[in-house]
Amino acid sequence: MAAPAAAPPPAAAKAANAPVISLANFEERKHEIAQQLFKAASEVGFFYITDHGIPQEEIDRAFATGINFLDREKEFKTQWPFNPDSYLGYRGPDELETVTGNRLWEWFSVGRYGTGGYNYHAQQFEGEEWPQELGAEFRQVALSFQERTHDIALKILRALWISLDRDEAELADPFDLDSPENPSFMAWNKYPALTPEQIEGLKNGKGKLPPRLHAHADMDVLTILFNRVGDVGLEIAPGKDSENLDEIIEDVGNIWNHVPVAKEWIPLDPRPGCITVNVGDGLTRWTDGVFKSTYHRVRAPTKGDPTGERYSIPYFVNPRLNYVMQGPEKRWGPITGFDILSKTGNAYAARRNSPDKSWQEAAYTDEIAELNAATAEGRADLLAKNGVTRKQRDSVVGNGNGVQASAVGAARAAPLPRAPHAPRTLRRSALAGAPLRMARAF
Ligand SMILES: O=C(O)CCC(=O)C(=O)O
Ligand SMILES: [Fe+2]
Repeated sequence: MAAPAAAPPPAAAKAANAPVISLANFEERKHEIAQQLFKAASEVGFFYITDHGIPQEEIDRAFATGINFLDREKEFKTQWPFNPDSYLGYRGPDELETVTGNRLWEWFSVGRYGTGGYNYHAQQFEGEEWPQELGAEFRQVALSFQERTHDIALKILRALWISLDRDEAELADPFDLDSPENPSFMAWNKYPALTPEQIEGLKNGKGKLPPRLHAHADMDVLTILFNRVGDVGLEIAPGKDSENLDEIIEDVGNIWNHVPVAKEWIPLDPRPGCITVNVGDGLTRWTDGVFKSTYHRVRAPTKGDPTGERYSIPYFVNPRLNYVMQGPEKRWGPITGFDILSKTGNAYAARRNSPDKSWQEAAYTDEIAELNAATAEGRADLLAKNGVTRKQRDSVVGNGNGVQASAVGAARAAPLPRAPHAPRTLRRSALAGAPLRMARAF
């Protein structure tokens, strides 16, 4: 008879092990920084950066600027609707709820060209669209903050390249901030304050809320994330330590189709003076899997947590649209900056054929079942209202294989609603030969 399985260690016993890495005196210290970053990016996929050079007032101004947009009424915000090929624009809870049942999150993103749509036939952005109503300051702050953050990203990428014995000079072209093909962009996430009923539910232990931002992996190359001290909730699920994937992945077929949930989530709270940085799927591909794109989520507040709004600013770094990325070992096929980002690019197909699923799979587990039970009814109603059956969604998103882009595909094929974050299938039995669920969700 088989011995009973050993009880897993309690989540609290695990430390995220995300190191704090200083960028001070970068040019002199870059080889030392490279070593530290290599370890963090290959083992955890998340790390904190300090001595990054952006004064706190600038970060505060960037938050205030986005909040000034996101706290306005829906009719104002929806003038800049989300474009799934550029990933720019506003996404609100009405739209997100249709697909995920989640009303606890909204988002607005801008690139170097405002929220301008991207025309993938012409391979160019379609002009500038900034919310002029917010004044010139909005545009100026968004541009200067992106510039500052881009500098940090480039330093990190250069050091990571050094750590791989790759030529750091190789990065200047793909990450040229001023290139008309530069698709890197910043976003503001807003997680609304809890309602009085939700607060009451927390107090009496009866209200179970879904995550504010469900489990996902970013599909970009690198994400530089600004969070405010005290704003708890970000959690990561590094998967490489799991030994028995069969036991931690459950077939929970559900209409999020694919949002995985890990058994163990490790908090990654903001640290004073630090930025949180994570590897995206693009970098995993580009390094033949050396650097790990790790699942993360923003959990709902629990008893004792702040219940007000939570905001964050991710800056998603991608190479220019026509730049072709491939790892030296060619483990995955080549993809362009555009592919990585867009629903019409090739990354979706490339990911489907990926040979390696282990890293991401290991981050999956079964908590989604609870979530389903909590909201299944509401979601089913909404889907029915939109004339969407699960089968339809699957056929559009390619069996939920993953990339956020595929979710967005569902969004675009009218009358299907837009999906927010990368969908994926958890059907364990189908995993052999199944796509790598490198899927972002930004
Ligand atoms: O708000 C956070 O802390 C995380 C945001 C995030 O993961 C994302 O926007 O991709
Ligand atoms: Fe993320």
